Amino acid sequence: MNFISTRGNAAGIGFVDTFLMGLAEDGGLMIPAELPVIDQDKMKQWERLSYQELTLEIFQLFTGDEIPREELKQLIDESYATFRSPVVTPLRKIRDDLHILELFHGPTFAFKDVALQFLGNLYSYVSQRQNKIINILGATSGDTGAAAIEGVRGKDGIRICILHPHEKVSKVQELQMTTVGNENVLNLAVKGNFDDCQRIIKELFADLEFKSRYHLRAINSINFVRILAQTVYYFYAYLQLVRQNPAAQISFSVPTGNFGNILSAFLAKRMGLPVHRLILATNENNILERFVREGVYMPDEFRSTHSPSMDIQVASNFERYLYYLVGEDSQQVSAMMKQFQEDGKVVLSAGLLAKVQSDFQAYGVKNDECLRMIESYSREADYLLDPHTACGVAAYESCGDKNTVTVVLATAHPAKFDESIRLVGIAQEFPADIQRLFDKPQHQQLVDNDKAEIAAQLERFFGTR
Ligand SMILES: N[C@@H](CCOP(=O)(O)O)C(=O)O
Repeated sequence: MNFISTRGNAAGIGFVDTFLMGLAEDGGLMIPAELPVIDQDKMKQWERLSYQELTLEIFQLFTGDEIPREELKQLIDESYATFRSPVVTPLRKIRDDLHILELFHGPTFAFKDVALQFLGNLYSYVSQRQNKIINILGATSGDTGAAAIEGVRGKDGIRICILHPHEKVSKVQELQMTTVGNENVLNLAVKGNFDDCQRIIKELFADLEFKSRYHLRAINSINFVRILAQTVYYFYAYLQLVRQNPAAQISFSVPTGNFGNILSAFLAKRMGLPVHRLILATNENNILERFVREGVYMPDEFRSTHSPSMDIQVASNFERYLYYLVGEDSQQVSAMMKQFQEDGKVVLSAGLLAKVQSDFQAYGVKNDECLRMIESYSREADYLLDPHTACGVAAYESCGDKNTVTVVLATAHPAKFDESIRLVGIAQEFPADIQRLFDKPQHQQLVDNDKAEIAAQLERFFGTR
C-alpha cells in the first residue's frame, strides 16, 4: 500500500511516513493510491470478529508489512482496553428502523477516542522505533482536543499543543482539556472560532521550514490514520446488524463538522461495505448541506449552536471527497482548491452535483429542532441524545428511509453538553470521571487570533529540547 496527495505532488509514500506527514507537503491531503476492496466472502468471515480483531484486519490492508502483525495487534489491544464497553462501540436498538451506534465509551466520552487512543499509541511506537521527536499540533472545536491530549499525555518523547476557540466549547470539553496537569501538554485558548484555529495550524503545517524545525505532527483528521481508524466502526456495526438480519438494508446518519467521520463511511462504502444511504447531518453551520443541495461550497456566517463540535464552516476533509468526486484527478482538485482560495467558493457542474446527491443526503438542523429532538427521544424512547447525535437523529427523521435500518452515530455522551440538555429541562447525573474535573485547577493560555503570536508560543513550548 502506498499513499499519494490529493493534489498530486506526493506519491509512493508508505503508511508510517503518511502518518508522520499529516498534511501533504503540496498542501493537499494524503490518501491511499488505491483503496483495497473487500469482497462479500471476506466480509462474511469478518462477521464474528471482535472490534479489536476487525481493526487488525482492516489496518493490515493499509500497513502491509511496515508494522509487524503482532506489534500492530498489541497497539490495537492497548488502545481499546481503555474503553468502558467490552464491545468498544455498542449498538442500541431504539426501533426496528433505528439503531444508535454509541461511540462515546472511551476515556473522553466522544467518538474521537476511537481513533485517538490508537494514534497516541502509534505515535509512541514510532517515536521509540525511529528515535523521533513527536511534537503534535492540533485544533479543536471541543472533542478532538480532549481525546488527543488523553491519547498522549505523560508519554515520553511526545508533546502536544491544542488550539481551541475561547468560550466556544462546552464547559466539560474545556475542563477535559485544561485540567490535565502533564508537562507535555499546552492548551491555547484562541480569541476566535474553530475555523480560525484550523486555518492557523494548516498555515503552520504548510510552512515546511517551521514544520520540520519543530517536528510538527498532526492529530486532526487531516491525518489519514484518523480516517482509517474511523472506518472500522461502520464495518463493525454493519456486520452485527446483518448477522441478525441478513436481508437488512443499512444506512448511516452521521453528525458532521469537519467531514472526517462521514468520509470514513464513504471510504468504507468504496471498499465494498454495502451501505444503503449516507445521511450527512449538520447544524446551522450548514455549508455541507448547502453543498449537497446546491452544488456550491461556500462558507457563510459562523454561528454558535447547541452542538459546538460541529460549529465549523471550512471542513478539512472536503478535499478528500472532491478527489473521489472528480474521478481521482489531482489536477482538477488542485484547480478547485485554488478557485476556493481565490473566490471563496467551489461551484460544481450539474453532472457533479448529481453525483454528490447520489452519494449523500443532507440535512441542516436548526437549534430549536435539535432541542426538540433531545426532549422527544428522552420522553418517548427513554434515550438521552447529546446535541450532535440529536442532529443525526433529526436528519434521519427528515430524510431517512423508514422501511430500512438506519444507524445514527452517537458521537458524544450527553454529559459533555449539559448546557444544552438543561435547556430542555432535563437534569442528568454526570459520570464520576466527568464530575471530578470540576474540582481540578485549569491550565490554559489565552492568545489572540494571530498566527505570529501562536507561532511564538509554539517556539517556546516545542523549542526547548
Ligand atoms: N469536531 C472536531 C473538529 C476537529 O475535527 P477533526 O476530526 O479534524 O479532528 C473537534 O471536536 O475538535
